[in-house]
Amino acid sequence: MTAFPGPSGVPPVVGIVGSQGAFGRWMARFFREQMGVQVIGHDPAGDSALSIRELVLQADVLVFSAPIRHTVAIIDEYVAAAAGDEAGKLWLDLTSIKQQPVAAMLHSRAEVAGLHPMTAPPKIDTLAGRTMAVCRARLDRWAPWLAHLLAKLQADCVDIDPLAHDRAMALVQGLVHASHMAQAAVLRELAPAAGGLPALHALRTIGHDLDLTVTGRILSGNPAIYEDIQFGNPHVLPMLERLADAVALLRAQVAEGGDGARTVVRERFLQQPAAWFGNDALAARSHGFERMGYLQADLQGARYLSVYLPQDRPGSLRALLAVFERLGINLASIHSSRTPDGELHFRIGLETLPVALATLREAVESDGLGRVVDARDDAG
Ligand SMILES: NC(=O)C1=CN([C@@H]2O[C@H](COP(=O)(O)OP(=O)(O)OC[C@H]3O[C@@H](n4cnc5c(N)ncnc54)[C@H](O)[C@@H]3O)[C@@H](O)[C@H]2O)C=CC1
Ligand SMILES: O=C(O)C(=O)Cc1ccc(O)cc1
Repeated sequence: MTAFPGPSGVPPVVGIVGSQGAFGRWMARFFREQMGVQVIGHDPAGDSALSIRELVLQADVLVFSAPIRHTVAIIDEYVAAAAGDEAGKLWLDLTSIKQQPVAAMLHSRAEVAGLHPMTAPPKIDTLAGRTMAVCRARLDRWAPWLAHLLAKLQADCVDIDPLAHDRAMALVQGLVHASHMAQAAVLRELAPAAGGLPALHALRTIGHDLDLTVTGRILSGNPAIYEDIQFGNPHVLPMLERLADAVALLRAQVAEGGDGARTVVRERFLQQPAAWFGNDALAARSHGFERMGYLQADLQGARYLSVYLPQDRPGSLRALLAVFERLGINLASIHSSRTPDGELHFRIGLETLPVALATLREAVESDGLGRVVDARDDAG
């Protein structure tokens, strides 16, 4: 692979601050394997061969991928250690908050861009299909290399200034995380008396299932990220005040209980927001909700086969489906999906099974058409 040159005409060496962390490791692999560049790094958790000063001097591009809470202090430390020798280099960061880290990087003499991938490090090699905010704070000779990096990452990039980013993120992340963390705390208190999560799941609505999916994702992630976004984004506290006011108003009206209170709730929480969303957006969201319901039903179906297709070529899915046709098996659904390890497969929901699941499995695997990654017949 010929790596894309930096402003000096040769491919840059990339340094990662936080090289042992979740995104640091993903980026290191991305830079090596997708960009073909040399990667060095520093991380108190097991990557200390280079001192901060050595890293700053050896890296043409420095990427800060450190805990949100400590990022500004770490950048300040790097600015001090670089002592002006960072002039002509490019400094980037991946922090979920942009104003303070970008401002801190601008205290250096490097060219600066802030990045924020709107996703956990994915199981695939690029950010294809994900959004990424890009704050082009001070760019000149590195602009073409950055453009190449963004093209290689394949994210849907949104140019935005750091202030607007943080304002938006207080809603896109702060509000979503806060509401679901609150739901988690309430569920923990009240759900046991209602039979626990399994009893709630048995009575699930589409909305309960969607919310629990989000809550479960948050609770299984790195707690520091969710904590730091609440505490570190300056626009989160005013948002939380509005959220608390809204819940307090709802509670007060429900406690009051009269027709006037119902009118307040209907107007403030349903009619006025609905008018503000607008009919088109509401229709699209409502349809999206229904689609999620079909998806949930399909993915929760108790009889299915998940098949990985090793031959990534036109016609391989048709060949797989021919096996089902031959065995007289009706499909209830088919979705391309990924296993928890990130392996792409087709999840095929099945109606009645005229043959044993093992027979179907064998037929799929026998001619090397597909590899069964999961199969269940819990439908009785
Ligand atoms: N994980 C995620 O879902 C996402 C993370 N990000 C951003 O990526 C950045 C890194 O996040 P993660 O990798 O998830 O966190 P992480 O906690 O897995 O990794 C952070 C790494 O920084 C290291 N570190 C701590 N102090 C350091 C120092 N003084 N110098 C160098 N390294 C130091 C830690 O030892 C750790 O290995 C954060 O700014 C976060 O906001 C952005 C989008 C999504
Ligand atoms: O878990 C996921 O998929 C997330 O969406 C996590 C996440 C955490 C922090 C970010 O700044 C962006 C994304």
